[in-house]
Amino acid sequence: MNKNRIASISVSGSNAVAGALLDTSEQLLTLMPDFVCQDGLAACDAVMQFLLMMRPSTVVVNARSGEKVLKRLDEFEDAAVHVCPSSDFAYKTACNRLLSLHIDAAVHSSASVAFEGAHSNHQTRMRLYLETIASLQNVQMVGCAGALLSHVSKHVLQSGESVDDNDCDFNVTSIEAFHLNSHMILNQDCYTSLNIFRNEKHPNMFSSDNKDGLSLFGKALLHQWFMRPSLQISVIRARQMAVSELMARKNKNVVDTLRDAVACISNIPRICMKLKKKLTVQEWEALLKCSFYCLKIRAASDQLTSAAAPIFEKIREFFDASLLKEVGGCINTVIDFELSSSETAVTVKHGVDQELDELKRSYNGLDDLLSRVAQEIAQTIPDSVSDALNVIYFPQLGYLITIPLREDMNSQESFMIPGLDFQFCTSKTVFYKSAQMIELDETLGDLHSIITDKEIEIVQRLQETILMHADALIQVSYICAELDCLLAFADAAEKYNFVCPTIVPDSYLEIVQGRHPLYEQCLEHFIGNNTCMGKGSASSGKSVQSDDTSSRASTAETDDTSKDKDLKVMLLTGPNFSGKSVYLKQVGLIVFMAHIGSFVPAKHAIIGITDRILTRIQAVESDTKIQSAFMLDSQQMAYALRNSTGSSLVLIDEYGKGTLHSNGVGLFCASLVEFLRRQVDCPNVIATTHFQQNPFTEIFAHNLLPETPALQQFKMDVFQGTVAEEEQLTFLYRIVPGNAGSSLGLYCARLAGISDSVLQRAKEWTHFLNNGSHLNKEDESRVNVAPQQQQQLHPSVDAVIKYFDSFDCETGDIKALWDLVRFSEAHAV
Ligand SMILES: Nc1ncnc2c1ncn2[C@@H]1O[C@H](COP(=O)(O)OP(=O)(O)OP(=O)(O)O)[C@@H](O)[C@H]1O
Repeated sequence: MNKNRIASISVSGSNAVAGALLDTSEQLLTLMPDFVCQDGLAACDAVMQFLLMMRPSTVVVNARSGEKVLKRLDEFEDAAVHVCPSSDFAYKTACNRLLSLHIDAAVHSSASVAFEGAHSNHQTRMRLYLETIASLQNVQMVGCAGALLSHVSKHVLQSGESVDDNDCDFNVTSIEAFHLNSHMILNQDCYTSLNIFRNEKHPNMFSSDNKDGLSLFGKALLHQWFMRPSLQISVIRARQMAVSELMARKNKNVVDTLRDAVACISNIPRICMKLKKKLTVQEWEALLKCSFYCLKIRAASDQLTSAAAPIFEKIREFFDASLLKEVGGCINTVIDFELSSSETAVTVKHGVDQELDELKRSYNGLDDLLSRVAQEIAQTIPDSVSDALNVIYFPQLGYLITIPLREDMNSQESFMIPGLDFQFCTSKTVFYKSAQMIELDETLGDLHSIITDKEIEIVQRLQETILMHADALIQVSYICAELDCLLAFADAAEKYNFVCPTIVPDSYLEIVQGRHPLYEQCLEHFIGNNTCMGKGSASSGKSVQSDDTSSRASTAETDDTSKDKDLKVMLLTGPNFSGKSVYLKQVGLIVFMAHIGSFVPAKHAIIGITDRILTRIQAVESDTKIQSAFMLDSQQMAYALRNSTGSSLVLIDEYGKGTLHSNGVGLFCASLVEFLRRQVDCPNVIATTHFQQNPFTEIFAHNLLPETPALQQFKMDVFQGTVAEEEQLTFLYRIVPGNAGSSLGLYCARLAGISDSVLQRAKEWTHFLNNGSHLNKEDESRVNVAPQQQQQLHPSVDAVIKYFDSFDCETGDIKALWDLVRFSEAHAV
């Protein structure tokens, strides 16, 4: 979480949510207009989603937001939560606070310019400006903004704390609107289980450990894109166009130049915020580099004459060459970077100011001058004190004559030297003034301070000049950050052979030869798989074709099933280790990647706009969440059931295990039926399970799931054979219609290193449990147990009779007797 970000939220009634966020380092206020939760999205889920996307370090919440929300926030570990009285959110005061902000853009906005001439005061201009961003009729939103501004000024500024690392004053220079329903909703569990973020700051989708290649600022924007996948086709399309153009072979040289240039651009908005104060040498250097490299970007983009992506249009429009040259020229003329780095302070170049040059010349010759003066004075005083005489300068005290303290200097008279006025003495030195010293004070004064003041004045003038262009520089650097992200997408697409997905408005998914972007990097051969589901699959008339020769046998079957209309729930079975989870995650990742504007790992993909990805994949372990794994699984499932819509994607990996088998089966099937029951509002669901493999609880045998084209069974294909009487399995990692007969758990356990003796015994018991009958001779002969244990396992007829004979009905262990009866029955003893 970013410590410079403070959010405020308010929930009214049961489902109206609004919020605001202040980023003090970017001086940006984000407003989330009043939002009525629909499609099962609970207010507290919307609040959590807003916080996940905004990543604040402090949250101010309206005390009237309802118990559920407050409780949820109470458990929120990532930010400090302040519950504030609803009076802090009062509309009128909040509105006044908002209208009192001084935003430059408000003064120059076309709305206020149009209003010019009439009675235009600051508040009127702000009102007009705000109306173009988010209507002030959003009562809750305005309340949130007011409470937020009041909190920041009260708690942060009054405590004397700096609100950010950069020592910037609390200020707002721009305002933007944020609409929750313009972005795909993914909760933290989903980000974790799909491995989108390994940790908070590490987008590891494109690289397992190499985080860089992106500028710092670009990285921040990429993080934002990852946190806010778009639901707007135009936004996604614009990014895709740019990626295509950046990948074009003919543009390679230009793209290399662009890549090198954006990597040299720092966080310019942060530096521009400091222009009213004082910049360090490094910050001046960053501004100079920005102007230089932006000129290079502009020149390189001009060579991409056919590039039509909006990013290149923006570069052509906003990278004003004359402005960039002026900025770079001013900085380069005034600041002496070489001297500045050795002096640790900003130093002005020679030739900028004549007076300063003169002062510096005098200052540089000062040592010589003072030693000459010292020699002259030495000739006018007794030899006994003239030897070690010196002249030095003390700030505030001016020029002074010094002589070392002698042992015989023990009375007032002993300090007296003709022609010199005693001033003070330290343990080693005695200080005097003389007429020459006073003359030096008057003619030279404090040269160093005069030079410093002069330099500060010149640099200040430079800052003011650059400040006039700050808005343009900030805009240019935002475009650079965007270009940086798009270059990263293009790099990944080229390196990993991703394709551009077609984005369509309906909830349709067609992925041909989809791959998992991370697994395919770790495995020598990754087998691609197809997905075809959702509304529109039948109408599009497209069948999923697989080019992979190894899966040709299954292609015909896959084609058949993909032609089935309106597949919404895909039930996937398969042995352990056959690739079910990888498939599930790969579909989730491909859909996610498509929504951030990235290309996707597949041969071809059509991705419908997906409003939410909801996962029940793995219990996300947390040291602080004291809940059972099954409880966490169920919470994820409940969230998916509650929040999914007809345009959502739900990924369920083995829900129901970890509790009583029959309960698990019941819960799993009932959840799928609940999705199906919604008909047109049924989300696209992919669910993996082992359940139907047990004949006692077989889902389909008991008609637990309805027969409908909306639900179909698929399995992970496995080649089963025997080599030298040993069962041999080959995982083919491809999806085919049907359902897997067995989990082949024992085989997988053997692969995992479980010993033969344990496996043999497990096999016997599995057989016993599945059939409810005695073991056959062949199985028995394979049981590799010690004779003594075998005796316990298979008691002889004699032993059974003896036990019954000697059983004492009053004191005997009835349960042990009952077990023996059942066991004898099963083994026909
Ligand atoms: N498409 C694929 N191509 C190649 N190898 C794959 C593919 N999918 C999975 N694998 C390999 O199989 C391993 C197991 O995959 P996965 O975890 O998805 O199996 P699973 O069926 O979910 O197992 P379980 O049921 O035991 O959880 C992966 O770690 C990977 O090495």
